[in-house]
Amino acid sequence: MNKTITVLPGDGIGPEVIKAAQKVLDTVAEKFSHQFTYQNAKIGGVAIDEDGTPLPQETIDLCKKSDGVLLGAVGGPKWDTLPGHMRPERGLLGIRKALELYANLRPVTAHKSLLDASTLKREVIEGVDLMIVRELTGGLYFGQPQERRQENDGESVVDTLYYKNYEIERIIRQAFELARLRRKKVTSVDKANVLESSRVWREIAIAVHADYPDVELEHMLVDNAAMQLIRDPKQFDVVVTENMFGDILSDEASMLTGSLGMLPSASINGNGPGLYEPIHGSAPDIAGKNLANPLATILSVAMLLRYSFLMQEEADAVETAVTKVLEAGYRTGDIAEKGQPVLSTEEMTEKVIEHIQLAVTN
Ligand SMILES: NC(=O)c1ccc[n+]([C@@H]2O[C@H](COP(=O)([O-])OP(=O)(O)OC[C@H]3O[C@@H](n4cnc5c(N)ncnc54)[C@H](O)[C@@H]3O)[C@@H](O)[C@H]2O)c1
Ligand SMILES: CC(C)[C@H](C(=O)O)[C@@H](O)C(=O)O
Ligand SMILES: [Mg+2]
Repeated sequence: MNKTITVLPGDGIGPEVIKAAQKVLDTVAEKFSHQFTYQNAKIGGVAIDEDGTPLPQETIDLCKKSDGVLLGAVGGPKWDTLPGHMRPERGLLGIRKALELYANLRPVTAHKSLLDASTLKREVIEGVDLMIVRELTGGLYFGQPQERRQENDGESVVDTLYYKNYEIERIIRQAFELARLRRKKVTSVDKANVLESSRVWREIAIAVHADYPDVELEHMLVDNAAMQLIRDPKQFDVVVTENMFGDILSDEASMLTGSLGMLPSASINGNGPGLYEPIHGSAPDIAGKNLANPLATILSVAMLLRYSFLMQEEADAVETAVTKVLEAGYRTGDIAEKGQPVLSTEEMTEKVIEHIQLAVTN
């Protein structure tokens, strides 16, 4: 099959993990006789530096004209003092909005061979397999007004948690659809004891549940959910939640897998190109050193193959290669235990590629 992929390396470790992901895609193309055409575009800090904006129109146009988008990460200290609308992160929010990617899927899988890489007890994380469904184009991130104000009695500031009811309904529906393919349980996470938006979220969850009687629905307050994720993560199957709650809970959940560098994501809406990216950021502390764990981005490639290209066998090959590499004891610094040799980003990528090649040849 011929597919066009828009590649947005971004900043910091973004270009390093994207290089790894593209090598994996090249291997998949070769082994399964596909043709992947890449079109590179700018986003984030690099786009600010070169074009004066975190999201050039050309980038949006290229993304819209492709079959899938692969993104590294944006941001870094160089741009931290810019005003909000000029920051690299605005480019990321902008492309999610421009492509209407309201459903952000963040699978959290505890690999058997990484159980001791986590600071949590083995018996707590063994078998963890949950899916965070984060609403991605609304809520606190996008509600207006969002501004600093000069008022009679002093300065003030406002962010707004705003949803149209249909935006809540479609993300909850997405969660139920996914749960049907999994263990048939949805945990809807909100702050209904305080927020009006959460009370409506809960009402809509209950109403949508009527269409999915085969799926269990439970409601959980977000502070409790944060605690339960660490206390007993195996109670969760699909977790659906507001944009910012999902952002925070997914970084927390990454610790069940051993590292932030292990969590991939897919941002989709059922139409048009999806966007695939690791959940981590540009990691300025390790950028440019060939130290970053590329597996979150490589696993995002597997999600691209599975969700946007419907290439199940190819996606399985990538995921299996990652599992085998971990089983064989290969580690980047973030997942290495004491005494284990540490591989560079490039060496880890080569190991994954070797395993894909072996599996497909055999
Ligand atoms: N999707 C994105 O583009 C995205 C996501 C989160 C943060 N950011 C941006 O990234 C910048 C840095 O943010 P931060 O430091 O809070 O978060 P971060 O995710 O960049 O890093 C947090 C910690 O995790 C480590 N880490 C992250 N990814 C890793 C990997 N693949 N391998 C090994 N270690 C890894 C980092 O070294 C750091 O210690 C900020 O500008 C932020 O806005 C971007
Ligand atoms: C960089 C930032 C805007 C982004 C978010 O909050 O969505 C990141 O933290 C993520 O999780 O993808
Ligand atoms: Mg985040």
